[in-house]
Amino acid sequence: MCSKFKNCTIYQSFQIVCSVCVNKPVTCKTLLSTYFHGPHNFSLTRSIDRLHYPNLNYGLAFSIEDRQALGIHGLLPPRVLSLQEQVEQTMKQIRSYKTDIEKYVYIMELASHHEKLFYKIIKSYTVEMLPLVYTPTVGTACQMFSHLYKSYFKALFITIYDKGHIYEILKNWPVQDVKAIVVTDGERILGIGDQGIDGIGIPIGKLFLYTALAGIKPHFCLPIALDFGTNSEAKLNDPLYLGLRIKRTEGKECDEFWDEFMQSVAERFGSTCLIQFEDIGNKNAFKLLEKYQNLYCCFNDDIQGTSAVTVAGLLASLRITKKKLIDNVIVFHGAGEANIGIAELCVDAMRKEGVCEEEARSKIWMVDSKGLIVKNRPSGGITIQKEAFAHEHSPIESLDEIVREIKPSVLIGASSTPGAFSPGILKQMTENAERPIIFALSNPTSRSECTAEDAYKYTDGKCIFASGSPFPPVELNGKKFYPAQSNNSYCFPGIALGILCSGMKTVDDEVFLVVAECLAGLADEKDLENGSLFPPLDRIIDMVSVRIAQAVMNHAYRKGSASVYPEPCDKISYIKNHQYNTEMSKIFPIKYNYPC
Ligand SMILES: O=C([O-])CC(=O)C(=O)O
Ligand SMILES: [Mg+2]
Repeated sequence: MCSKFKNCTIYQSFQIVCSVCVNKPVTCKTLLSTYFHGPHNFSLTRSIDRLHYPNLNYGLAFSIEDRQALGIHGLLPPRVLSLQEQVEQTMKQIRSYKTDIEKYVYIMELASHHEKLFYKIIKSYTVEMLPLVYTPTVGTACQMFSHLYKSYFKALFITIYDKGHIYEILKNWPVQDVKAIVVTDGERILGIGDQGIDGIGIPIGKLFLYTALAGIKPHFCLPIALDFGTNSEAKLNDPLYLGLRIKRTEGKECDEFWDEFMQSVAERFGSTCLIQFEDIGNKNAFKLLEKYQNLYCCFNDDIQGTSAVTVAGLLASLRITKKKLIDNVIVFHGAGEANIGIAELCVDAMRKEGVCEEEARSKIWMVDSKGLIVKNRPSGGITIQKEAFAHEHSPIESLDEIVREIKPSVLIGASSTPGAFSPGILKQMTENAERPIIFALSNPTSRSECTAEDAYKYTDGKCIFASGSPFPPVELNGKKFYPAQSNNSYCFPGIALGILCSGMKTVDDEVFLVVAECLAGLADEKDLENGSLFPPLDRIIDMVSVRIAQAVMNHAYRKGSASVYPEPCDKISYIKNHQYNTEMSKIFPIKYNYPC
């Protein structure tokens, strides 16, 4: 197709003639590019496409006049329903399903044929819809993905056998202007382990939130599963599993594959195409981040996104306890990506309060499956990341004893061990601090270290609580508590929006402290009083993501990592002008006023 396609004349709603290669027939490739999202770069639209392509379809909202002008009159029932009316009608249908997974399947199908309605529903019913398109339901969806699979799940799958051809496969994705990729190797999906390519539900869900919570245009987004095989016996033995039924490829071959993938993305979509690493196994997650952070535009959501939201939660808690972070002792239960990332960002936040790194680290203790991480631990198993928090102390195995002995005022769980915060531990926390901070971050809900109800109950309503997956409000002694949801979804959409709007070339660690500080300031006094450390979910799109994006942009221009110039002077307006709009645009906007 002619690269100067922009110089075109549109004759009728379905005809396009390029002024450079006049009358050249439209190629298959052009038609192919409309397959997933419909045409974006030009008006190659046949009337019937208005019903077929998810980004052009307004369903029953086409007016009678539009239907006639487009030649689709009669193809829809006669009633015209505005998008808002369709939202209400669709919500009734969603609510009529009994199980969340049935709702999920219905919603995914909706997303594949009526994009505006899908996003408008999430925008209008964020609190109800997020647990369905995201955690916890997406966890169940990943466990069942191969069994649920339908061709309307749009994503790219690249296997280890495609090594040497990754660029060609990226070229097969029919949309040209991809600006953000969420990629997983499926090895550590939420807290439910290796799901192989079935983990693709996570990149799909995360990118839905890019649009739903930050207004990043859907066609900029590309979900990818890399198939290295899987070590899940259940998947390997499942005849319906749709990924490669081989054990995970590791070592040099895997490293080379990742190198090729990163280079190919930059070549295909440009060096500012953002790559969000998601739910990658511990070993590779740290390695990839270290290797690529200064070379490509990328970040790891589980290490860095989770750290930003959790440190924001801690900083917001300090607004309640009126203390500094350094005045606290923090015990982390679980020493994987999430907790290591949070711990490192806590060190940065404490240093900003004016102490040296050594003093900051001395306030942080880590616990893994073998117990307290101490120097020269006889049971061993201390990686470089854990070593940075290993202190001189005698080894202790049980969390009960650790909480009694170390006396943390903050207890953070990201260990995927449900029930790890026992009633005894929760009670002990009230001995350690007047207002103990207890974050049970493991996802989905079934993996949470304790429930919100138990946290409030066993601390007599004294704790400041947050969880990774949502819990309903809790009533205790006549008071209602609204548990905070400390999930990276509060910040990764806004971070991505800021990165895209400034065209960041690389994403440095400081970004995440900037984001944490920004988010910590967004909850108002009433939110804090209710127990919630963050603004309500339904304020994410209009307020939280835009403010986070602004903070990221300011940082990018200060650091010289932005590539969009000139720097926009009014960043909020700039950001808003680039956001996806869930309202209908006029179909025939041009009116000729001259006399016939
Ligand atoms: O997806 C979520 O809910 C949060 C997250 O990144 C994880 O648990 O891996
Ligand atoms: Mg994750």
